Amino acid sequence: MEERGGPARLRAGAGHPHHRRRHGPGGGPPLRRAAPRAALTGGLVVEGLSVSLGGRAVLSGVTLAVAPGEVLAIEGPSGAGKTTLLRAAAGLVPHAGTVSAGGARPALVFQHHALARRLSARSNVLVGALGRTGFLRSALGLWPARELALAAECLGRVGLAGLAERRADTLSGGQRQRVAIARALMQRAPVLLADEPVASLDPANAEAVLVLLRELARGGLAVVVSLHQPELARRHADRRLRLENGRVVA
Ligand SMILES: Nc1ncnc2c1ncn2[C@@H]1O[C@H](COP(=O)(O)OP(=O)(O)OP(=O)(O)O)[C@@H](O)[C@H]1O
Repeated sequence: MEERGGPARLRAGAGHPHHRRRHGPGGGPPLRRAAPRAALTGGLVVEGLSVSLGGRAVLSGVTLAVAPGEVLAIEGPSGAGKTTLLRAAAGLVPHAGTVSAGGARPALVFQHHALARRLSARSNVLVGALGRTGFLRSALGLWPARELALAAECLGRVGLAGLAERRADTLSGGQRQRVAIARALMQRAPVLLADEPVASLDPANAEAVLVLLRELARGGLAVVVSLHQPELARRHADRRLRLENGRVVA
């Protein structure tokens, strides 16, 4: 089951097996035109993604494509598989099926932002560069100047340029979520996945974070965001996809 999926495939940045496959979303039109476009310019193509956890099928044959510049909302009831879909697409969960993001690993913003509480906003953002700099250099604080500059730029893009030195545990919920988004941007991935990024925010902050995600998409990222609130999805997403029991139903 795992020969076409899983973290190893993504890490290796192997070719794009979806080129070999012919069916489109929901068995619809072929993906042959959409897939190479996404692969070349940084969009996301997921085909036939299936995940089993604890011996149970949690995702079954999920297929979707998101172009650069676009926001796709994933909706569905609790337990539908939204988190699992995003984690699998980010290469964090073993899966069958294919995930292509132009040879890169999509960046994931976790539901509860998963920041290091005692570290500054900037240090948290720099964690996004770990894949490039290695753990030892980062543990010693030996960040290359270009990474420090990029961290400042990412904090600026999420509107937190003035809070770089603030410890994460002194930031508001909305500010923490922005730091988490900046950390994802730091990965320089062409695809941004956000798992319920507004679940713990008040309406005004939720609105602001979704506006930010849309702006980032308009800047060239392909964005996938899972949302519980259909009305937020209607207003902030270009397209919506509904999951139920691990399957795409609409
Ligand atoms: N490690 C695990 N082992 C077994 N089952 C799991 C595991 N993680 C998740 N599941 C199950 O997989 C299903 C999908 O979970 P997932 O968290 O992806 O749903 P979700 O749509 O994100 O839900 P929510 O909206 O409540 O966050 C659920 O039935 C859940 O119980």
